[in-house]
Amino acid sequence: MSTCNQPGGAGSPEDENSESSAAQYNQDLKSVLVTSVLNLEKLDVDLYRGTHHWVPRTQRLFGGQIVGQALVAAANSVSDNLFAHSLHCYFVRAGDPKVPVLYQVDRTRDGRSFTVRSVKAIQHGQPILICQASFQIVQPSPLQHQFTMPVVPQPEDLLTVEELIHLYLSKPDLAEKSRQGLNKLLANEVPIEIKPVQPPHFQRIAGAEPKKLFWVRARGYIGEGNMKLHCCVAAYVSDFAFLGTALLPYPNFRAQFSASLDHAMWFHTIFRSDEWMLYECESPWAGGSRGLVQGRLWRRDGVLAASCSQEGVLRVKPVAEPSKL
Ligand SMILES: CC(C)(COP(=O)(O)OP(=O)(O)OC[C@H]1O[C@@H](n2cnc3c(N)ncnc32)[C@H](O)[C@@H]1OP(=O)(O)O)[C@@H](O)C(=O)NCCC(=O)NCCSC(=O)CCCC(=O)O
Repeated sequence: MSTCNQPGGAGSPEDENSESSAAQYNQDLKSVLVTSVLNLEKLDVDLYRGTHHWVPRTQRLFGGQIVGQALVAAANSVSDNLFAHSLHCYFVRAGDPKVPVLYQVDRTRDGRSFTVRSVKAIQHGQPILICQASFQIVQPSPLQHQFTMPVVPQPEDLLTVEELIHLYLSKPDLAEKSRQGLNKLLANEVPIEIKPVQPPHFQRIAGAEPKKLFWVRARGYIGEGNMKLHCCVAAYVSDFAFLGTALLPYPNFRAQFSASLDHAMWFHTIFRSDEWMLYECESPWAGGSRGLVQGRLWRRDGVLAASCSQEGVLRVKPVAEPSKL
């Protein structure tokens, strides 16, 4: 652990070391997360409708999308001088990709420093997610410490998941089944860019520690200045590939049924979700058909931006041995 010269929290002046130069982005390519996914339609006071962009192969709604949209709805009901510092959610039913999701906000409490909102995400008249989010005005503190960011290669020296897949696809001895699987992955239109620190073995053969590190950012341009929005995007991003960390030690099993049960997040300081952040994920425990994962989102200048925790149901079955005949 190290003490660090953290900025004064959400809302403090933009970070000087940030990649904020708009020249790095094509500003025409606005992130679809902002133009579509997190752009909720207001139906009435504290009532919103959200639509879907990317739906996972499981054909249940992506948890990060529901959490991100719930946080947008909550944030819309608080004043501009309040910033999300934490959220706690339960996924109580699978989200149906065929219909939109309604978000109903309850203004639980407006305090002097802290304000709490409860959001229910509803489909077919029933909750699919319950979420509590807490907001705070900017308050300085002499207490400032954080862990130290792991030392890893910079994103410029690493390949994206898509580039890695193309590399694997170019291997002449690739089995047809693997080729099909990789092509399916390529067809995914995930609005997030990922650069794994240790390139994944798309066909895992050995068990690994339940830890992974990858650089991640929203695809497209968002721009600086809207910290509320960056928190909502980070909520979306933070659920991606998170629970899979708990499966890393078990190459001989594959998930038959996996879904996140809950998701919690703490936002520590300002950051930009359209700039590379290091996602450090680890799973300290699995048992009882569940797995616990914890994550830290680091700004590339080493500042801890957010922390996450999630428990998921993990029902696995042994990978079929190749026939010896
Ligand atoms: C978690 C559950 C399923 C719990 O509901 P439940 O009625 O208690 O369901 P369940 O009994 O656990 O059944 C679920 C499923 O597990 C099966 N099952 C049940 N018991 C066993 C067993 N002993 N052996 C083997 N299988 C078992 C059941 O038959 C169910 O399977 P089925 O759905 O029928 O195919 C529900 O609350 C729910 O669906 N919540 C929403 C979860 C969710 O949608 N989370 C967000 C999406 S997941 C995500 O986004 C992860 C990230 C994806 C990524 O990284 O790519």
